[in-house]
Amino acid sequence: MRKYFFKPRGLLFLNLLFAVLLSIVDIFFAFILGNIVDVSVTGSGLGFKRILYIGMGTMAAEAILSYLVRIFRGKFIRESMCYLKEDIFNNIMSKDMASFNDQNSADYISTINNDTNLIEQDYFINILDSFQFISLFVLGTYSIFRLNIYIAIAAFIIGFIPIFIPLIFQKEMGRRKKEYSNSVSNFTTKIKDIFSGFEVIKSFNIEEKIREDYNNSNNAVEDRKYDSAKMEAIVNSLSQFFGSMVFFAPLGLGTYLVLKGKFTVGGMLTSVQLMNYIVNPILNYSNIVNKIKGIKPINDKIGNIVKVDRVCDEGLEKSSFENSIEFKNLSFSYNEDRQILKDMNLSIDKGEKVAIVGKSGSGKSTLLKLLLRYYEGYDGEIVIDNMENRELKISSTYDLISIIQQNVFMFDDSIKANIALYGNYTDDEIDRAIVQSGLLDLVKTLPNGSDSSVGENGCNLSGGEKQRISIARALIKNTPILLLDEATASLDSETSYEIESSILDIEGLTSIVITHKLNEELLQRYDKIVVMDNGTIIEEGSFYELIDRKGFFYNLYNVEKAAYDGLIEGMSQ
Ligand SMILES: Nc1ncnc2c1ncn2[C@@H]1O[C@H](COP(=O)(O)OP(=O)(O)OP(=O)(O)O)[C@@H](O)[C@H]1O
Repeated sequence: MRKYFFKPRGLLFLNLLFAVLLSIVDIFFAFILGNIVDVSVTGSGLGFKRILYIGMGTMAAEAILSYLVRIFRGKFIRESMCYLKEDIFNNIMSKDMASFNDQNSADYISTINNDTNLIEQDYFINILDSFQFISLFVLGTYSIFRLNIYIAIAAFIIGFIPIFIPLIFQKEMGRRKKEYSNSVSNFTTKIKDIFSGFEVIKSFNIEEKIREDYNNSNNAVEDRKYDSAKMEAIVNSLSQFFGSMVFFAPLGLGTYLVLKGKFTVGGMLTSVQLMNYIVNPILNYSNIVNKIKGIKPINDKIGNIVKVDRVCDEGLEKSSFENSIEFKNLSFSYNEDRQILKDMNLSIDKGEKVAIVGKSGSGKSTLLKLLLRYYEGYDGEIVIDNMENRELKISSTYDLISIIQQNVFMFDDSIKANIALYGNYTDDEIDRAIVQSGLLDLVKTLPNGSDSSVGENGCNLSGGEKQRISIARALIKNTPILLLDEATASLDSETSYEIESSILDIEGLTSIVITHKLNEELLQRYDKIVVMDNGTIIEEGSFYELIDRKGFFYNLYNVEKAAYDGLIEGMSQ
């Protein structure tokens, strides 16, 4: 956290400066009070009028400096928190797909919202507070020693007991803080899941169970918060007790000295005031140190979340695709339990149209994910024009390859913005993508055309319309390699046929298409059909070659065709 604390150096210096100035004025004011009392009791000290003016001037200076301390503290917090949150966000965004998926996205949200809040309160604000406490403590100590050495010694002997209190409770406090933070993360995950799955919850009538789950998580958060508060209560009460003792003992001694005629009443009032400045920092020391030390587990948690194994955009530059993509002896597993791809070999030449078919779970999407470098821990090689894909800059890979997926994420913005995805495209380019993706009919019916809003995650659009936006998004990027993962699954057969067909028409484009819809006319147009089963390629060839072979594809195709014919027959009866 130090890095973020010391970043706004100028503001940090001003905070320190005004804290010291305010402390000087506070100490000075303690002496003014003593002088006023001495004027009234003994007639000694400065003249009454003069002391009143000085007192009022000091109070004005105190008010102005307090204002400045608060203003510069606010400014400092603003700067350092922005920097911290920006850094956390940038680190999360630099993660590759695999390490991003290691954590639930709600953990990231909770870190940015809740953990940074704890850091602000318990770390930044506490350290800033301690500037004032430390300067008051140092100046107060110096002054009280000058004023009366016996009172000073008495205050100090008892005064240091509270310092050991936080050391005793520090570990337990940190543990409770971490438990609280974890419970907040779990709670955020729960809420996020509940609201994302609102439709499922309603339609499956599981509100009661969800309410119970919510209440359990909610209670867990409040319980953990209460646990921390209980601990804080113990530490604070003990500190309070010893703090009062620090105050009480020198006060008794001062009274004794006044009675003996060795000290003035005004001097005693000043020393009482000065003791405040010594006792308060000592009292707050436990609190401040506890909170600062207690932040360590949160700090570690943030460190883990923002840990970036590798800076993604390092590597070789590649701006064009010239020859081929080769998967050589490719093996991959998401976890140790099960191998998903097994020693796969496949070569795709530039401009080739390749269809990948196979049973559900055979590893088709995984193959595309590896090509897109969502996961890089595979064995074997994926070579693009003699360069291993993993060695390229990630931005180079995405300049060459785009994907149209089954699940489409929509930003709450216009259709146009969702197609362009903040890229600089001309209206003509956007219009062309709208036509190619079959969105024109929809856009024509909307009052604001392509400027119409899609709503939160595309709630104003149908599944098919969202998928068409995803298709337009990929087409506008105009990359030399296009991947389709069941991209037309939620479109009707006619639109799906038209879109797949128009993609096959794009000359020079290398397309790799995962499809379940085994349409004979379309399949004939692919240069190669790759048949996958159980993580490996079991057949490969043109449509007619595979049909003639009467193997796995032949059966798959006929089963699909029979099911389709049966459906049509059923519909016509
Ligand atoms: N993130 C993941 N973690 C663990 N296992 C996964 C993960 N993603 C996929 N799998 C598993 O890997 C296997 C292959 O999945 P994949 O999505 O590649 O299959 P697929 O052939 O594309 O299936 P479908 O046609 O149903 O989309 C499946 O058994 C799946 O359960």
